[in-house]
Amino acid sequence: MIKVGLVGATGYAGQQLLWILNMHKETEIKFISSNSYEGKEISEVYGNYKKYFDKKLISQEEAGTKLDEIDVLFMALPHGMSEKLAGQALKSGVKVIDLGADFRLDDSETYEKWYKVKHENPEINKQAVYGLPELYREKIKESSIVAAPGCYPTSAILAAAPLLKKNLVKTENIIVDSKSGVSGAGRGLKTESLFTEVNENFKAYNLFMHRHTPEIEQEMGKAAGKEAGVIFTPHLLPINRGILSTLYLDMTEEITEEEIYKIYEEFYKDDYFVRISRELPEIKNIKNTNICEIGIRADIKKKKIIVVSVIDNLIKGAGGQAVQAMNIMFGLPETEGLDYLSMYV
Ligand SMILES: NC(=O)C1=CN([C@@H]2O[C@H](COP(=O)(O)OP(=O)(O)OC[C@H]3O[C@@H](n4cnc5c(N)ncnc54)[C@H](OP(=O)(O)O)[C@@H]3O)[C@@H](O)[C@H]2O)C=CC1
Ligand SMILES: CC(=O)N[C@@H](CCC(=O)OP(=O)(O)O)C(=O)O
Repeated sequence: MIKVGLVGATGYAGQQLLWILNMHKETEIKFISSNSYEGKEISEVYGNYKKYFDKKLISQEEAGTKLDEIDVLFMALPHGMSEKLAGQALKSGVKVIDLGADFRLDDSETYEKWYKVKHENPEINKQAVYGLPELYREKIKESSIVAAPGCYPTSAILAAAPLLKKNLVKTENIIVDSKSGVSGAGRGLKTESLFTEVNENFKAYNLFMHRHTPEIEQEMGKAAGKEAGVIFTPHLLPINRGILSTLYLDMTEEITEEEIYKIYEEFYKDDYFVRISRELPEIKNIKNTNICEIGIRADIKKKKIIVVSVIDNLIKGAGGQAVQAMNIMFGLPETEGLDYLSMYV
């Protein structure tokens, strides 16, 4: 059994991860932590856990004293809070999987610029592997610390990678137009997340300044082997979970839609969690699953390719992807604990 600890278990990402870990056949949950519910049972915070799983929430400080009990530490904290405990865990020989943004950017200066937080120990960031299994499976296998990708970046990078790797699209101005459900904003109280603000509404936010921009640019640039410029426009959808991203790409040479489909099918042929679809993807087809579904349309005359991708932000965009990485790190089948019952309506 893999012994796991989870800090930030009471956030939206953490509670989803905990549910998956509890269903996983090869994991034993040793501790879970919270900032404001210390001493409470998880089922007192999330009623869906009643009768399925219970454990008392401990503080983050106490979690730090229990590292000798675990093989892997999952962290689902607000950004800027993972470095110290991650460092302690690594020193104790514990593997780390961080769901936040603290170790996703290769360059500490870029991280500081976008997140306004300084890496106190940049060596930890240097060790971290970007935890997108479809692109970095071999590196994840060997790593001690994995930075699980952001939810929006997961949908965008998987949608563009096959074209970027073959240099079939220009990289200067890739448009990523994304829509997310409200759970992407976390469980903390904010006026913008109130029912009355979100319900029957639809809006764009953080144009040209969303923190996921450098992450998408970094990974698209690596896939293309040259710098990538991304125009990322996120929107808030009045639904609980799910992301739909539409990418607008300029062809570098004439290529048909059928040829592009063949490239995607070949690229992802060994990736259980990526589904290439002839129909345009819809959120309801992947909700509650670890699947990223991708659909493509191309117009040779306009020299444009439009790629649409959908994920469940809390699963492929967070807890599911983190467990996929854990399975790889510990030599388990990648799908272990991640075969979901998808509910269409
Ligand atoms: N929501 C999503 O779709 C995704 C989230 N992520 C990332 O996962 C991490 C957690 O996100 P999410 O679950 O949405 O966030 P939430 O706000 O819902 O949860 C934050 C978690 O961190 C705990 N925490 C510990 N210290 C603090 C503190 N000082 N202030 C506030 N919270 C604290 C909270 O404890 P308590 O409950 O006791 O307050 C809670 O368990 C973030 O880094 C986020 O960017 C990544 C991908 C997708
Ligand atoms: C809808 C919504 O508010 N989404 C969040 C996504 C942030 C998130 O989850 O952050 P990481 O994936 O980087 O951890 C936002 O736009 O800030």
